[in-house]
Amino acid sequence: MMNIPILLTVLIFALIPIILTLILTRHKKPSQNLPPGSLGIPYIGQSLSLLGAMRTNTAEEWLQKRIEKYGPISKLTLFGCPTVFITGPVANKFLFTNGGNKLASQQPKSITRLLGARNVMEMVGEEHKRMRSAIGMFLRPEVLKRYVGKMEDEVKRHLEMHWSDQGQLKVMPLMKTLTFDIISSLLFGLERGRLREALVKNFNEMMEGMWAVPVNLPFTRFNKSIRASRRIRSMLSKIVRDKRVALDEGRFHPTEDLITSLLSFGHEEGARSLTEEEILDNVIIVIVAGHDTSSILITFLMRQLAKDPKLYEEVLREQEEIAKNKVPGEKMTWEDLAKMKYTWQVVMEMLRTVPPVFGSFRRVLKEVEYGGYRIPEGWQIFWASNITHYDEQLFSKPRKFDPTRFENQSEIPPYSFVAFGGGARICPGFEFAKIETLVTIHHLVTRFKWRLCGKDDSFIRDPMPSPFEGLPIQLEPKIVE
Ligand code: HEM
Repeated sequence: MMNIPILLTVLIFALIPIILTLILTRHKKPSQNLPPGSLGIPYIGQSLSLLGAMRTNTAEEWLQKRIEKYGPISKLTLFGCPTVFITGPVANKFLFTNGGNKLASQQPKSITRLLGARNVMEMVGEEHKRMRSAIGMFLRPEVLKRYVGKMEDEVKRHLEMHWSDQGQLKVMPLMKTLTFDIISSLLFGLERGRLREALVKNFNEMMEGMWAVPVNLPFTRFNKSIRASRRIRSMLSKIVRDKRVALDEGRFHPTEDLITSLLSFGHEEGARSLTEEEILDNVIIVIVAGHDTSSILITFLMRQLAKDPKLYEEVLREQEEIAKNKVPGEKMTWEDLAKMKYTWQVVMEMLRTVPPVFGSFRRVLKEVEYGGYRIPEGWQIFWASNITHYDEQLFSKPRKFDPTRFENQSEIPPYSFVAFGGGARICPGFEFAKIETLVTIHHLVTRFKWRLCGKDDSFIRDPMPSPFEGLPIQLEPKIVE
């Protein structure tokens, strides 16, 4: 019989290769075929550094440095999750068309808590398709074209109330009010009054805590947001109930507004009707996704038009031509918008140079492969529109503001202009945003001139672009003959 020390020695020698193999494969497997780059400190990784760059408006440079160091695919850790950053048209195509059941939209859990778990961004596959067709019922051009005049009424009323008698004003907060009012009037049939004001107040309160540290204790910003979200839900729930009754009694048409459209969904499409939770969550996501983005776009257009008098003159010339052909009081139409070709090119160039949505995340539901690397299940993928928009292979002299590059849109390579995303999750509010932007610019340039009067005309990302002090301007109303 072997004595104990010899037995132990034999055992250790026998176990060494097994232990070594285990250690090596444990360390090797996760990094096998993973993209280059470092994950940094677990959970935190590079989040603070990227957020810092956003706040100093140097996020493009931050990402460019990564690309120079690691190439167009690299791994890092952002907001608690191992992440792969990918960029360029091929990457965009992969991300936008690979949705199916492999990639899902990725919202931080705290945001889902505020916006609801049944909103379209949380859905994948068939569920996502169903919800997109429900939302698209109202947001399609055939329906929206009937509402150009209604949007114009909101714009005119807003300018009358908040702009006409002002010398100096801050553009950004006013634009937020305007786009909120347009959305509530068009999508929810909510006219001016106490209910709309209460909703705006609660929405602002909810949005303030959306990017706050998600600690739900009394008096934290996040807790205030949660309470505001509950109040919004209870107000919207009453609106939905009233509209259901009006629909049943035949007082409303299914395409009266977004809510009646969502309530009617399923009857003719042969799909399952939407639950009340689904209606509420999607009404909320549409307001959140739709009002900040458009207000930022119009604010930055005003900034650009103030900085470039020639651009302003050209836009004005086109808009005056349209105004000239109208009798006083005649409303704008879909056909008028189709004539605003140059103005639309300016809008597209604005979206290319300062896209309101810097980028976003996808959650990997099933391991995927991209560019020869594997991206494991549970990781996230980060894409950034800015980097593609400033690629000189795609847009020559990318720093130059040049609307003529959108003269012939078919010349722009696919997946290069991605301000509205792409594929199955492409922004469903594109036409809506187009109408409200063109109508607003029409009334702004034909009624006013303005100049920037802030100390600093640059901006930060918060995470959306936000000009210093809300973009103060000196307004000069024109004499209307
Ligand atoms: C200038 C204005 C706008 C810009 C730049 C913009 C941009 C975007 C982008 C980039 C996405 C895709 C995000 C991703 O793939 O992760 C998106 C999605 C979305 N947008 Fe917009 N948007 C704008 C206006 C609107 C408006 C006016 C509405 C509603 C009326 C709206 C509703 C939505 C919704 C519901 C989604 C989620 C779609 C889905 O997940 O299937 N957006 N938007």
